[in-house]
Amino acid sequence: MAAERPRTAPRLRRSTVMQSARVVKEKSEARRASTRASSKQSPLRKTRPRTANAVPKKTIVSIKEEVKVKSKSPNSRVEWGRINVFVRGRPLSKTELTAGAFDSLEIADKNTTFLHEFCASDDYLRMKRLKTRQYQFDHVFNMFDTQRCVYDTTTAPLVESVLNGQNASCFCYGATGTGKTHTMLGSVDDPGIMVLAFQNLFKSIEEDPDTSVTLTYVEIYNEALKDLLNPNGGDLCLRELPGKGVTMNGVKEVSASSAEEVVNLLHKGNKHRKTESTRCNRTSSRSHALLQIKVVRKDENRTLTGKLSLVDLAGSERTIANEKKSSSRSVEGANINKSLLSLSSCIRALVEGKKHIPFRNSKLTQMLKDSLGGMCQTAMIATVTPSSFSLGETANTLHWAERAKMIKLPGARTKHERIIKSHPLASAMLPSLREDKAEKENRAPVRAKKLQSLQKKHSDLTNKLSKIGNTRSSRKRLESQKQEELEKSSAKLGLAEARIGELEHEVKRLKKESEAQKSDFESQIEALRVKHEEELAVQLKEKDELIQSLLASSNKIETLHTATQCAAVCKSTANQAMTPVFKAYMDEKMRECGKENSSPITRLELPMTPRH
Ligand SMILES: Nc1ncnc2c1ncn2[C@@H]1O[C@H](COP(=O)(O)OP(=O)(O)OP(=O)(O)O)[C@@H](O)[C@H]1O
Repeated sequence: MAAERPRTAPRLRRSTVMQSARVVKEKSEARRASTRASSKQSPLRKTRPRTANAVPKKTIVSIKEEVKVKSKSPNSRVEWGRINVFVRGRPLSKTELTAGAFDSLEIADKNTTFLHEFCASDDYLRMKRLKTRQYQFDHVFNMFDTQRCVYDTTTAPLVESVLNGQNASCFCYGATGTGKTHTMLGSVDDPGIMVLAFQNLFKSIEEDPDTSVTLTYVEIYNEALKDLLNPNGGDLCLRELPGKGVTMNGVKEVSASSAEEVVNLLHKGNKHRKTESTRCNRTSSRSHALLQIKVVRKDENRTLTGKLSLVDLAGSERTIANEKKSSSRSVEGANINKSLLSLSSCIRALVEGKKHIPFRNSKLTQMLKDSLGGMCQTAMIATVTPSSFSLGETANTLHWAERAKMIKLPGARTKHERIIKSHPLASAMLPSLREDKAEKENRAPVRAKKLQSLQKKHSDLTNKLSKIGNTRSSRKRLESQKQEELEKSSAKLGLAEARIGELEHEVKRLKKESEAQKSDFESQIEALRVKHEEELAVQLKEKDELIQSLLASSNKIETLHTATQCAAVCKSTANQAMTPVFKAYMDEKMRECGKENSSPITRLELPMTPRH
């Protein structure tokens, strides 16, 4: 099909775009000029002070002190009821600051806020009538509260309820440029409730593959319902089905599996959303946007279906005299204001407990029917600017927000109720009983959730206690075992010490004995040594004597030998007659020798035997 298009088409389209862009530019310039002119002529501007010094601070301070005393429950925690109303004040914008606006919003505590009136220092008549209004809400956020803080307080409990199969809704209400889209959608760097809710949701069902998440994203523009995820799909129609509530016919339900996927879808849808530059906001939403998230979850044998509706309403804009507007802008503004007006009427009717609630007056109230009048937990965030120039709008927003807090459940009258109505006392008690019942019913899911979490905590604590008990008993057992071992080892130690004492004693005794023995041995050795030396001396003496005697004997033998030789010489040479004399002489000499030394000499065999 695309190939069959004429080649001139792109040129034509570009020229058309250029032309329309030029027209838009001219229109916006004209609008800016007219706004500038009208703001200069505005009587409001003339009466407003330009600087803080122009306002007598004394007047304001005294009023603040007077009303502060009335503050009821400071810093109380958010207790969830049927409709919880929150207020978020944004910081003063650059435009407001340069125009000389004051911060007229004072947040006294987490529940209380004051709205102070200002006037010029020379406006003496008004100065006397300056008012400070006090408002009480479930929670008031200041300009420093982060998106995460706002989400955690307002929507996180709703996400939990949706996961438990309940319906919940959160919507932002306020004048244009007060931060509804900032709170609901935010930016890429600072995501708002819609994105944070998805992140939270997907984190909660991370480990639950059976849970399915589908979403629809629609806008109500000029009382026509459009699908932002299917922009070419035409207008949608609303149907009210028994048991199902208000449904959108032909809406595209997209299933999502991750927060990133949803962010992409939201950005895609927002591109088709109607926005325009207004006096108070450069990118003002000219339509109400509704994001519905359906969560189907399996819990044991039940299938739980919960629905979370997140609504970013278009901002109401005050029409300023002499402000020129294109016819389309006027229609747009009128439709926005009409739908917001019908929202106010519904809130009023619900607060007053009227039988008929005009939900059908606008598409917006039809869509919010469940959130405001059905069995649905709702958070309403009223966004306001602290600018003293927008005092009227801020007061209006805070007034309706405070009224919404008083909404009660409208109940269809049953047969029993009709009987009760006929009894005066019962009928007198009925409203308060109904209120009580409604409150209890509203709190039931939160209480059930609390109970669940308390039961879980209880079981966790019991487990922990039993574990602690187990560890205590095992520790006791171990301690007693150790004690026993210690006692045993100390007994062993005593025995060992006694044995050591005995052994030491024995060692001492043995030492003494050995020393005595040693001294004994030493004395014996000494005695032996002395004896041995004596014996040795005797032996030496004997040997010396023997040597002496031997020497003497050898001398005698020598003498005898000499004598023998002499005798032989005598015999041979001359005197044969002398031989018997000589023999006798020799014998005598022999005898003498035998007397002097008997033993060795007797053994001696004298070689000198006479040869004759
Ligand atoms: N809490 C805040 N902190 C900082 N800036 C904020 C805050 N709230 C809003 N703003 C800024 O104020 C401007 C207007 O905000 P936003 O577009 O959200 O207003 P709006 O109420 O949605 O207006 P409209 O109804 O016209 O769409 C934006 O530039 C936004 O960044």
